[in-house]
Amino acid sequence: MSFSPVISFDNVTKKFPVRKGFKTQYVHALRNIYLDVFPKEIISIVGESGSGKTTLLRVLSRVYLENNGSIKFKGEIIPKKFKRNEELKFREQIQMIFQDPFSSLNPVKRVYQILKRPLELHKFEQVNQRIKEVLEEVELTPVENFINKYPHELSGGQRQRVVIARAIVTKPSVILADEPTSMLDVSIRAGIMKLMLKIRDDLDTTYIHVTHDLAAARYISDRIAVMYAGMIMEEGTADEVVLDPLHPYTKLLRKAAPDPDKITSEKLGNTGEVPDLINLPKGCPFEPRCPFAMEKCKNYLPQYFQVDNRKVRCFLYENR
Ligand SMILES: Nc1ncnc2c1ncn2[C@@H]1O[C@H](COP(=O)(O)OP(=O)(O)OP(=O)(O)O)[C@@H](O)[C@H]1O
Repeated sequence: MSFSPVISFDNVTKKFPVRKGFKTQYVHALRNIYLDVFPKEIISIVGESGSGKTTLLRVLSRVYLENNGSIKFKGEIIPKKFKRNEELKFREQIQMIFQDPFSSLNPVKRVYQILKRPLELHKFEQVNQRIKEVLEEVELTPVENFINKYPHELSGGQRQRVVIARAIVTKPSVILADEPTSMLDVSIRAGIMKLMLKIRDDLDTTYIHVTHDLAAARYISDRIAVMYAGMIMEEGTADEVVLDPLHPYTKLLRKAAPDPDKITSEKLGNTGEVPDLINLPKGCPFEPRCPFAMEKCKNYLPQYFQVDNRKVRCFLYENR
């Protein structure tokens, strides 16, 4: 693995204004995010609903703009406003795979047209050759059986393969995958995850993968970052985080996903109250639910503490 990150979040914060009567309040969706993602790495962002996972991908892909901090792509700060042509180049390099393969494909376009569009937009040559190659890469073969199909003529798993083909057709260096298997039948999830791994090996793609499924995250990733209330609470290799969680919140997630050896697990068990992202506590956002909470957790926000190669935002690790 190279030591220059391909993506680098530096103290990124994102808040959304919400009107409450005459008052404007803020939902603190991302708080002080520091995250480096290295070439060819698969990093999973894991957390419960509302922890900020999708917002993190959307800020990176410029659907939203951060309020503070900055994000670098290949060492350059991603501008808040792109110059002409800059945006096209950026979009060619960073592609998204969404949760729902049903709504993310245009129902009136055939597979051929769906794949041709990004190639035209990014001015690729030898379009037909590239479409054939990419369908082979996602294992929709023989290609002739799929190229003229409409999305409704395909199964859920085949549609997600078309979504993946569209994402990789312009040979991006980074793919942002937002719960790419959660809407698929359990029986076909493993096939899609294996395909993502094969694409990484064949095309040297870097992935940021968002999921609430710890078992899936362990199966697919090199590293895992655990999010809670808009913050990354723990970051380490996939095996370390899942098999030996350090942060009390990761321990809770691990308990709610009892079989980390499976490729995917069903929905998380109950992990208790979700935090209020408008009225943030002064200290650690997990303090009200934490069985190990100390007095100072109420009043101070923990910074990252290094434990071997891992980073943990928890005062339990302050003096290690
Ligand atoms: N456009 C928006 N306006 C206001 N609040 C928003 C907006 N987008 C997200 N939020 C809020 O920000 C917080 C984080 O949301 P986000 O969708 O990033 O979480 P998530 O971890 O991806 O959850 P899920 O797994 O349910 O998709 C939530 O409280 C959400 O309601």
